[in-house]
Amino acid sequence: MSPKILVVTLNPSIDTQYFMDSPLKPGVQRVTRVERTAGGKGLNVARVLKKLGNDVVCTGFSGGYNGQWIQDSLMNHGIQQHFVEVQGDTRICLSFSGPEEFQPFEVLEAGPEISAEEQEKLKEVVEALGDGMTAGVISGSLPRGVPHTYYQELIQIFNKKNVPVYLDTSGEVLNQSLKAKPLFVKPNLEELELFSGTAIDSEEDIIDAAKDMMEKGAANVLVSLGAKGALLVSDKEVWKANVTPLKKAYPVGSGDSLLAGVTYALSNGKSWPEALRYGCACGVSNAINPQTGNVELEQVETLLNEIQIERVRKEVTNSECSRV
Ligand SMILES: Nc1ncnc2c1ncn2[C@@H]1O[C@H](COP(=O)(O)OP(=O)(O)OP(=O)(O)O)[C@@H](O)[C@H]1O
Ligand SMILES: O=P(O)(O)OC[C@@]1(O)O[C@H](CO)[C@@H](O)[C@@H]1O
Repeated sequence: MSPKILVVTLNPSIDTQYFMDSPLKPGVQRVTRVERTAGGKGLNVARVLKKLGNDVVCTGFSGGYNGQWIQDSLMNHGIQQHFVEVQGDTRICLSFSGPEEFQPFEVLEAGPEISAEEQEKLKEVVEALGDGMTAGVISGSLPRGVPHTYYQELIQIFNKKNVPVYLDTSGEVLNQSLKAKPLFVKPNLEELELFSGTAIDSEEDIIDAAKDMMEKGAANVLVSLGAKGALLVSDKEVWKANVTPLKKAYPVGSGDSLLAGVTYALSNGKSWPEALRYGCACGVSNAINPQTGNVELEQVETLLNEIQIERVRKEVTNSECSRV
């Protein structure tokens, strides 16, 4: 039976990507192309998981016309969904990309206010759908009104059902969520620095901060490093993935694609280093393609052969790493 994965996205968005001829500057500018996708981190994960062949169910809060647009889009991708309808309007997030020298940037709305009653309904949905799931993915920011401890409560619901949780969030929400001991946490470097409260300058620093995150409750930590690949820190081993840096990248959603690839691989019985390889292939494929949260399967297959995975032990120097 194929793995079944419940993806929780509390703060979905219509991701609107503007392609520009030149960097933004004051005054009127016109876009050359616009792409809209059902986003918010979890929905990118869900789309990639589905493309990789997993059975995926999405839940979260959905409101107004934007929420309906997202539900229609997921339906067109054949993704099952059980959203809690809310009073407020689901948000829109903008990203801008252009020529090579133009660094992409994003403008994110906070999301609607969610009432206590709506929050309770979502817990009931997770309670009801969690049974029989191979894994749960919880990803992204919280909309307004939702307490920092909310993910912690959702993880506890999954824990009671022995469903492993893959988590991607940051700041105080992450700190609180760690207390419920998720299986897997995926910070990027910026999020890891926020967690540790210091600048991170070396691989050793990354491993130390990830170990600290594990002491606070994460069973495994995957640190995504953009064009520098990713580091997977578990209690016994540390693995590093090296990717070929892209000259022109569309990185929005690459972290979500990485998380989808790892979740897919581990849910299908692959080893940690293979899961890391799979995740990075998905991250790079997303960064090659202009569409947010999209991978191309043939490209992923090719990339799997190009990504180098090496075992790193904290105690040893880099020259003592072993390749697999
Ligand atoms: N410029 C790039 N060149 C090659 N690979 C990339 C590039 N950017 C991202 N990747 C791949 O995607 C993975 C995730 O990227 P990144 O660390 O930027 O995630 P992120 O910051 O969580 O992104 P987001 O929050 O937008 O989803 C990397 O580990 C790498 O495999
Ligand atoms: O506000 P969040 O949920 O942290 O991030 C939202 C977001 O930037 O993340 C995705 C890229 O990872 C986009 O789909 C979306 O716009």
